[in-house]
Amino acid sequence: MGGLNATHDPARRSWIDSANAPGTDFPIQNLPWGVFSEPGGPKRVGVAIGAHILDVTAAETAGLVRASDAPVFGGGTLNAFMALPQDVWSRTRAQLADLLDAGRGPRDGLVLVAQADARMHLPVFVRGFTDFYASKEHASNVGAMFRGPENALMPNWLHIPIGYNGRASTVVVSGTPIRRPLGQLKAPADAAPRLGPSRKLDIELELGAIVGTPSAMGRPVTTAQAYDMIFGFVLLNDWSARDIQLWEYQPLGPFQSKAFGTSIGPWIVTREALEPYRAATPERAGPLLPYLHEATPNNFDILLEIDLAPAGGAPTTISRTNARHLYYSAAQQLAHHALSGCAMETGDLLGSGTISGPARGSCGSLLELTWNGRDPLPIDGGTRTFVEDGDTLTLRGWCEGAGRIGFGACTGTILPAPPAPA
Ligand SMILES: O=C(O)/C=C/C(=O)CC(=O)CC(=O)O
Ligand SMILES: [Ca+2]
Ligand SMILES: [Mg+2]
Repeated sequence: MGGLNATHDPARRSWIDSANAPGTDFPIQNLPWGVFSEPGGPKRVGVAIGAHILDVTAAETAGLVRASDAPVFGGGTLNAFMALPQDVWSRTRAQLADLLDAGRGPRDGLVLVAQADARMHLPVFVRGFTDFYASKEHASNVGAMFRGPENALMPNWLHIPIGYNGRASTVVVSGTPIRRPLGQLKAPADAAPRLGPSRKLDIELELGAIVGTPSAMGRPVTTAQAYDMIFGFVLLNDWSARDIQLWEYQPLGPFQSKAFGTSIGPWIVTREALEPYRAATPERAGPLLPYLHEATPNNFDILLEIDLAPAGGAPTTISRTNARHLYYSAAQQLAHHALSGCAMETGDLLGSGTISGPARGSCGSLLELTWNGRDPLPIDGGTRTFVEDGDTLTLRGWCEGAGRIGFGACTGTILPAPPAPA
């Protein structure tokens, strides 16, 4: 796979009018994958098209789409499909584009559901979750705040795509409320830690790469192979409790501060749909070891935004940034992940790391946007340093060029902390 084909043709239109509306996230060139249900009904696999979802599970049953000899869209997740070779992903995408092409029209067995009537579910069974730290601006900002300006960037950072193993168990789909975490809190001046709800609850704007093709234990992969293993990308919010993090993170890294919830968008935008928007990683500050070299631009030009809305209030856009700022591409992260012989599985989720650009308004966390609470942000009816109970955070992402390829929205509302265990 790779290169442009008929599914990318910017002039192509669909017989579904809302897919041709300017500004839609879901034109016929996108066709992102998700899992949805209607009230009382089972989970089905679908692709977004304009304001609708094409029911791919029904299309497979009706014989309109065929990915494999055996059905793969009946299990309520995309894992079985993602485990098929990448030329099958591509061929199936082409079949769907043909069904939705303006030259066609409704037919028996083709089921469309209005997105407004559907409930979205996790699109994949998340096998493992690894979170990286790939924005140089973010790593420098956090380093300056946590360890002082003289230690802004750790010496390994320019050589290794730094990451940690996160929790798959608490990866949830957009719209799922998140409970404020309890944790051990100890500010540097405090004599002893205490137990309490986090008071510095933060967000992290990231992209999640979803592994389709697995790699075997003991078998490293090249960056080119790693690129081909990626099925697609989702928006990802790595909710983070900064006060818990500051006390717990040395020497093994974040643990409870990032284990209580990670929100992902409902739509997996395929790597193939993003092909016209490939972008180079930023200029290297120093040489990388050869296993991290890339012969092709493996970043993507994706515009990203964060909105914050207080309970009952209007949203304010608090950040605008771009995924092309990432110093390490998802392919480099995946190649590094497999280097030791770590097996990568279908359904593994790799967070890019917080995406921050060079300007304050292009940072991907409140920690940076408010400089650890020093500079509150104006929002509807007040100001914010960190996230308050009842706040709703929404991430958005899209590519702009001859057309538009969007990710939809990734939202989450914060609920009050649970009572402390006695
Ligand atoms: O520098 C540190 O001590 C920790 C940084 C993080 O917050 C880890 C993380 O989630 C990485 C990221 O999203 O970029
Ligand atoms: Ca993170
Ligand atoms: Mg998290």
